Amino acid sequence: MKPLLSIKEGEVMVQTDHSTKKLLTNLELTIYPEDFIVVLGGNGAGKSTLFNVLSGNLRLTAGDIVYQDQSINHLSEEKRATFLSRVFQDPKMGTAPRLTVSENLLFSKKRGEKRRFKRRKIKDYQQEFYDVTKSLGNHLETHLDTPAGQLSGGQRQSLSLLMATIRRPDLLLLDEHTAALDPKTSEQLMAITNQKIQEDKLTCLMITHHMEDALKYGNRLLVLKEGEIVADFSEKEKENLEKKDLLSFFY
Ligand SMILES: Nc1ncnc2c1ncn2[C@@H]1O[C@H](COP(=O)(O)OP(=O)(O)OP(=O)(O)O)[C@@H](O)[C@H]1O
Repeated sequence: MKPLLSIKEGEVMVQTDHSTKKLLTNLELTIYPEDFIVVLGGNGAGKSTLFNVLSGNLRLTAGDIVYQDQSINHLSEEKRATFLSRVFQDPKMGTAPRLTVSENLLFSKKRGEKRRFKRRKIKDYQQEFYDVTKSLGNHLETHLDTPAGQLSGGQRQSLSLLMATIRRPDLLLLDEHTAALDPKTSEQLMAITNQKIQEDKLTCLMITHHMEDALKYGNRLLVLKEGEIVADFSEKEKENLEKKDLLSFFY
């Protein structure tokens, strides 16, 4: 199968006050269409840095990043946002608090639309927004006119997920998107997320500290340690993994 995106001999060095620091090193990663890759690693292992490199927030200082056969290392974050979207840990990051659920969805729907086309209004999307929120199963469809700032954390994160996927991205990055939620809500959002990924056949990388989720979800599992990918388990290898195998990477 043809890769969607790959990082070759990637390295990220930053200049600190007195020295240079390697944040990522020997980075070799090939992502195939419809991969759902769980990313594990201790605090400071480089997981968010990897997402920053993919999203264009941070440039590789050596190596290359190739998307659909073209180098994109020089491509701005804004340009990459046309094919890539990211959901953060903080429910406040992905949504505008004063805009209603429908207005937030409309904003994401129209992002990247060509201005020469007649712009459609919320009422044109009413049924679509109702259907897409109802499909989540957490009653978000009853809050279409509610400002996002008034939603519960779980509903707000599910809205962030919808906003990130409403214009189907080629690559979805989930940066500990359930971490700020209580265990039950986190479990519900994880199930919703998995459903969305399977139904829409999305390609996704997901950072988590939940070992159970890392074992349960995804077809690949990456482990980062001190800025390096130290394991890349395939679906078959993942089936035989247990929690204790994963914990051993943290000690
Ligand atoms: N722009 C930067 N300049 C200097 N150091 C940085 C920069 N970005 C990240 N770091 C450092 O790089 C290391 C990796 O950080 P990163 O946020 O990627 O870790 P992480 O695996 O996501 O950790 P966590 O699980 O705690 O979120 C940390 O030591 C961090 O302080």
